[in-house]
Amino acid sequence: MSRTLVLVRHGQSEWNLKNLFTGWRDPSLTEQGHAEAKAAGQRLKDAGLQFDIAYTSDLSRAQITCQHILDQLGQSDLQTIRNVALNERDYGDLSGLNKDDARAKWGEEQVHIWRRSYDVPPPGGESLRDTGARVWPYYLHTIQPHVLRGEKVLVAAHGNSLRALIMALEGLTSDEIIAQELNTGVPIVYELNADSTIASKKVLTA
Ligand SMILES: O=C(O)[C@H](O)COP(=O)(O)O
Repeated sequence: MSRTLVLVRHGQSEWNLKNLFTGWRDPSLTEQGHAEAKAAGQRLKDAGLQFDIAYTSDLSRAQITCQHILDQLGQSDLQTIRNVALNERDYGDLSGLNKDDARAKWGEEQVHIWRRSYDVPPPGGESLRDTGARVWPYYLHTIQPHVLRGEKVLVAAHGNSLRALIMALEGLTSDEIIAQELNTGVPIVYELNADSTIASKKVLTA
């Protein structure tokens, strides 16, 4: 029995392009972002994948990415569940600020800590640990049961909500997660064992 879980970060958003902290704000995809999402779908198609259910966040960039992927697979009408638990980390007071302007104001190191540390939240926002505290229970109770009964599951979400999920899934330490960067529109294909441990991981790069 195959137990397939695919995670994909949304395609480039308008605020990715403008280098703005986004978090729970809701910009759409750029032209490049639409193309990245379609290419992700094509790569999954080339890998011979078809899904039984899809999950995405409450934010447009992830939902549009999910739909592009399903369209490429000829599965436009697949049951797709949207849930706020999969939203990007809330960037709090940084939301809408330019990342370079933030570095000029607070320093390179402080901004890196806010962006990549495990447990230091940006002002008024969520740390990766806070994000994991909502993503992981949702995965465990709602998504994982589908995977373990042999369904193929797509999750289209965000850089940090997926980093939090990957950290728990792969058992990474708070030091190891710092170096994990997720590119936009690149599917990660996991096969799980019956006991929910990871049997294999494949990153479908261009
Ligand atoms: O919310 C954002 O700004 C991005 O989606 C991810 O940002 P990061 O690269 O700073 O984690």
